[in-house]
Amino acid sequence: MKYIKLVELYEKLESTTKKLKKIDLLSKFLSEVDKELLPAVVLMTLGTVFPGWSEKELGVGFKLLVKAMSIVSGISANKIEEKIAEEGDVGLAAEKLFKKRRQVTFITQPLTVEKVYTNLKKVADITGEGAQTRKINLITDILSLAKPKEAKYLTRMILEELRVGVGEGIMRDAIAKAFKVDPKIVERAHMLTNDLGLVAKVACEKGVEGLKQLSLKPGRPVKPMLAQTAPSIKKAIEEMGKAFCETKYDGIRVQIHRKNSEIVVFTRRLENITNAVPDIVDAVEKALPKKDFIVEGEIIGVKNGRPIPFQYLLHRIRRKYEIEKAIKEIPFTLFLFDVLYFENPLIDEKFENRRKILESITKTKEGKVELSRKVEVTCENIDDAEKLFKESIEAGHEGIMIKDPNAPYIPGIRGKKMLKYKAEPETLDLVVIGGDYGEGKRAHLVGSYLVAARDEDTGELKPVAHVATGLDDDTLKNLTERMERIMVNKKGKKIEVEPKIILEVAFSEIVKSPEYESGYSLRFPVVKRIRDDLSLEDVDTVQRIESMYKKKFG
Ligand SMILES: Nc1ncnc2c1ncn2[C@@H]1O[C@H](COP(=O)(O)OP(=O)(O)OP(=O)(O)O)[C@@H](O)[C@H]1O
Repeated sequence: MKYIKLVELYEKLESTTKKLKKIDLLSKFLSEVDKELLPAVVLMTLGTVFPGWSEKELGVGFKLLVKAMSIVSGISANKIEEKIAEEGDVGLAAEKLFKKRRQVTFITQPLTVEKVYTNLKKVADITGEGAQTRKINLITDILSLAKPKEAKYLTRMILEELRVGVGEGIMRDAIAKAFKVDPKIVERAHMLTNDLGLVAKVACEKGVEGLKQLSLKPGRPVKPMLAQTAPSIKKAIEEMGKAFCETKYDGIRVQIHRKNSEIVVFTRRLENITNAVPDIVDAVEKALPKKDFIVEGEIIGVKNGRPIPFQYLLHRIRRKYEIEKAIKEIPFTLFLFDVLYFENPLIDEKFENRRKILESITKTKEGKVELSRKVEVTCENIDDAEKLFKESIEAGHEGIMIKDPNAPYIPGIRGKKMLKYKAEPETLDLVVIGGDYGEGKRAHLVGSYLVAARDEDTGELKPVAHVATGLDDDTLKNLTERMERIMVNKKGKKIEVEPKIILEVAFSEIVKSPEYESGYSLRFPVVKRIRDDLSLEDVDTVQRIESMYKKKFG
């Protein structure tokens, strides 16, 4: 299929902000695509070439792309950077520059979707010596076949920012409409497989029955079930009737899979961290049966009997060398709290049964693998939940979880079946999309971050606030370096970056604000911590901010 056909769709998608119109356009297109090409078309329209469960990234920075554009267009890298700054968007700049390029008359072959898909997938696999050159070769290979309009989207796609306003929600609805299946079934298949390309193909080939058969597979990570905030412990338990309350540990959420003899550890953003935690792998090997399973838990670090701050945990996880030394310095304990698969999928079992199974298969060992501390509560003994909360906080943990014992495991959904209650006020997880360099001595550091929330409907990122406090100098320096690596634009002191760094932001209140595209802003925002354990989909939504605002002001 010619890439220009997909580009024509992108143009139409970009020209409307209406969700229903986008779903119409997309569903019509999907229903006409050859089924073998569906995965490529679906993923590329989401701005990627990898399914959600994959941890692969293209790893092509701004500079590398500019270099490739320069080779193909014959225009100097400086001029290209200037043009990008002027247009404020790499795609628009590429389109204009490609209109002028000298070689344009030599294009003989049309660029195809297959070629773009294959080349970009190859780009991600390149590592080691000469990686940059080989990446550039693959990119120039496709970019040189691109007409101006194609270059617009191709360059954006390479920076993983397609900007056509299609998020996973719209894509799911479009798949449902194109192949006439219930959106709920599409959603479930997506949550279980984490691969909308596969879901589209199965919906097309096998319809509802095929989608229903898609299930969990050890080895393929699944989106975790998320929690809403409880208004109060009492209210939450009264509403649930009966609840399992557990200590909320402040660590790294992990999903541990065993397939045959291999144990793999994923974070909640489905990143494979097995190599960083050999101690956990070893402990799990001893604590659980040698059968296929998927269990979930929280890893915390303990020093002198107290949990250590989250930041140190991430630091240990990211270490590539001297892992054994780090294990001695920061010993990890795993608190298991759920089982999703044990010889068979268990997500449709009620939580009460899953917990029983978890208890029956786990040989706990203090300080290594334990089960989350749990009390069973009804309206008669709410005190026990309050007591658990108090003791958890005193022991240095975050609060408690309040879970419905009758609920199935609902992947990827932040629902009412699992609640959290913390000692500290609510925060927002927001993604950095830009920043400003400081003044004087700090002129070389990005000191203020423009953070954005996600629009649930369109997947677009909408600015919410500038955050300028909460980080020490070392962290500022480190963040500045990271931002410079993912920079997509620079104008004076202002830079724009790819949406990759997520910050947890505390604030005094949410206010309405015409100044920010989200329509809201935060008073006295402070960075609480960097959330490298989260991915773009975990970023808080404008809709959540709106509902938090309304809760307060009605
Ligand atoms: N016993 C437990 N049961 C379930 N989750 C737990 C437990 N202890 C700690 N957690 C952690 O609490 C999180 C639940 O809150 P939520 O789903 O909202 O994630 P989050 O956005 O990371 O929230 P937070 O920032 O409050 O940790 C889980 O993701 C998990 O990491």
